[in-house]
Amino acid sequence: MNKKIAVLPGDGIGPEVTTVAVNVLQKVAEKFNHQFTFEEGLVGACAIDATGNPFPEATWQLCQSADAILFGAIGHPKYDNDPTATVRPEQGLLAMRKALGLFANIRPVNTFKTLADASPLKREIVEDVDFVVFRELTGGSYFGAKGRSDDRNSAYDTCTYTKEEILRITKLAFEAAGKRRKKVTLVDKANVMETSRLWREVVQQYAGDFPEIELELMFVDNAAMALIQNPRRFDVILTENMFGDILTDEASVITGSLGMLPSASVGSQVALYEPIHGSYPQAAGKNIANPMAAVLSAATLLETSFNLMEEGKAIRNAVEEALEKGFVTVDINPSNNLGTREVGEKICSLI
Ligand SMILES: NC(=O)c1ccc[n+]([C@@H]2O[C@H](COP(=O)([O-])OP(=O)(O)OC[C@H]3O[C@@H](n4cnc5c(N)ncnc54)[C@H](O)[C@@H]3O)[C@@H](O)[C@H]2O)c1
Ligand SMILES: CC(C)[C@H](C(=O)O)[C@@H](O)C(=O)O
Ligand SMILES: [Mg+2]
Repeated sequence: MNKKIAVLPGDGIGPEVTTVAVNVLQKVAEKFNHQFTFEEGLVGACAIDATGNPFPEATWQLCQSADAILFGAIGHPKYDNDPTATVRPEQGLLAMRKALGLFANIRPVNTFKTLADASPLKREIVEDVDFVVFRELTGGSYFGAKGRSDDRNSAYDTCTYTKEEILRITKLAFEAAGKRRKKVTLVDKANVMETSRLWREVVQQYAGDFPEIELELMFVDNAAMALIQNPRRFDVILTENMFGDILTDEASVITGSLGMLPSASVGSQVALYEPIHGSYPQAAGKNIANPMAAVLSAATLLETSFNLMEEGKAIRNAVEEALEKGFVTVDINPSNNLGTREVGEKICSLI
């Protein structure tokens, strides 16, 4: 198979973890006789430094010409610590998601057997957890009108959703549930927010046509608790943009590290694969970041965009074996001295 993959390393640890993921994809290409070409583009703080624009035109062109996109992470403390900056790295990520129509961010959360003791939660809570979050990605307060009053003493972020935006991700979530344990939990704040009541209306109506799938309705505050109290109760979680962002960082604690969680951002055009973590600036250039979320995102890319199931499985098996053999970064085992690169090399050698 001949495919072009756009690689957007971004900022902080982004370049280190995407380098590992690309090496892993190259190893797969050799082993299974494929030709993957990789072309790099700028996004985030590095793109602002180079062009003044966090999502430059050249990156947009590159994304459109690619068969799939592998993204690292964006963000830099100089913007995080300056709330007055008007051009920001995160705008690049959001503009890219919007421009590519990536309305669903799919974030699987499952416990690796060997990592059941790596979580601060008790083994009996995290064992056999297996759920997937369908996070709406191009709507809600991230994209609604925002601004300041004329005297700049008040600010607003507007949360809006249309029925169509809710319905298209609902369809994906129900389709996934149909192939899993047949349960969808809609997480919202319908006791307070009008947008959440629209979500309930649309999702309940859609669920009427799928009696074999159980629909559970849960407020987000309760869900935040249930996620760490009894995470096995979840199969498919369907939720709006910001709730999905927050709950999945929380859910990463179940797996032992934020550095373990991959994701797929899909829509109508080319799909993008991204670890759920950020640019972890404290670790940038130190060779300590966990590359597994990026590597598992690469596996998801092969399976989802190229239908290369065996190849994806080869990567997943290599990650599992690396975990079993203790080839992990310090976030998983604080007494380990393997770095990002070394863990990457071990994973490659296991493919
Ligand atoms: N998708 C993205 O690009 C994305 C996601 C989240 C945050 N951000 C940006 O990243 C910057 C830093 O944000 P933050 O500190 O809140 O979140 P972060 O995800 O970068 O880091 C939070 C913590 O998670 C852990 N962590 C994250 N990735 C890890 C990895 N690969 N290996 C081991 N440990 C890891 C570290 O303990 C770290 O302190 C900000 O500028 C933020 O806007 C970007
Ligand atoms: C950096 C930020 C805009 C982004 C988000 O909130 O979507 C991040 O937290 C993520 O989870 O990808
Ligand atoms: Mg996030």
